[in-house]
Amino acid sequence: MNKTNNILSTEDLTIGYKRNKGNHVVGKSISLALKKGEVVCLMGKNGIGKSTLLRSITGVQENLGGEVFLKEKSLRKFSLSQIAQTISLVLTDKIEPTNLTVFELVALGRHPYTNWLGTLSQKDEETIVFALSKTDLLSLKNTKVNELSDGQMQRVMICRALAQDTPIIILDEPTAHLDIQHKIETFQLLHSFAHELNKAILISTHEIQLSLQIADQLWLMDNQGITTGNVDELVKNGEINRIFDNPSIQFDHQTRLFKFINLKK
Ligand SMILES: Nc1ncnc2c1ncn2[C@@H]1O[C@H](COP(=O)(O)OP(=O)(O)OP(=O)(O)O)[C@@H](O)[C@H]1O
Repeated sequence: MNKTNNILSTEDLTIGYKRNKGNHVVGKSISLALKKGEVVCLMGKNGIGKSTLLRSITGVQENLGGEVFLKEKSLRKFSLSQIAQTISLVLTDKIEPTNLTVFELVALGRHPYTNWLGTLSQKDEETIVFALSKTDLLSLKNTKVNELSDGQMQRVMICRALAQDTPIIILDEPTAHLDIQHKIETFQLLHSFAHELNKAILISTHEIQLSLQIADQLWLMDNQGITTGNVDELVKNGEINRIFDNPSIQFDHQTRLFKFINLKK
């Protein structure tokens, strides 16, 4: 694979978990590429391995084989601080109860750049205010994090990732707690990060209809592996059905909606 345009890529990657009696392989022979200025939506049924993949390509979890590259250099050759200056990761884990304000939590995104005391420079302050403004959180900046709703909290975590000022942002189910309006707004926001700020955005999600509207590329994960391509291509050739293993659920490429087919008729 030509890696020159890729900000992140994988080569023959095997992901999964080490166990005493043989490894639990979740995916193998995975070769993928992320580019700046693009939104990629990663989809697949529950338990197929999306979170495992995200943790594996960000160095949070050890790979069972193969290689991850940032530009043309192996991820193994990067220090933790260098990785943190390249990739922001937004996970679904609940954060520990904290007395921090929204501003202070977002400021933690500057950690890879600050000294050990966490002293903020003028550039750090400006980047935090930019992130708060872009995510429409300026009015909440002095609110205690433990007073936020789940939806507001999810926006704050996206804001922190933006404050981290990395070319890549990877998010695991960032709209899980949101109502439909906030789901749409979050997808629009992430789309603007890619298309206005030239970031590479990778989102693991179950929001199929929204993904079809905003994604530049889809990564469809099933038991056979990961199929990649642009949305129109995958819709047209029926590959989108890969995310279901139930033949009675099918994607209608004309209406771009899923329909339930009664196979007993
Ligand atoms: N810490 C772990 N140790 C061992 N196996 C794990 C661990 N976490 C997940 N798995 C297993 O790895 C497989 C993939 O899980 P993963 O959480 O990556 O799926 P997912 O696609 O993100 O699912 P969902 O859509 O439900 O969030 C599953 O079989 C799961 O049981």
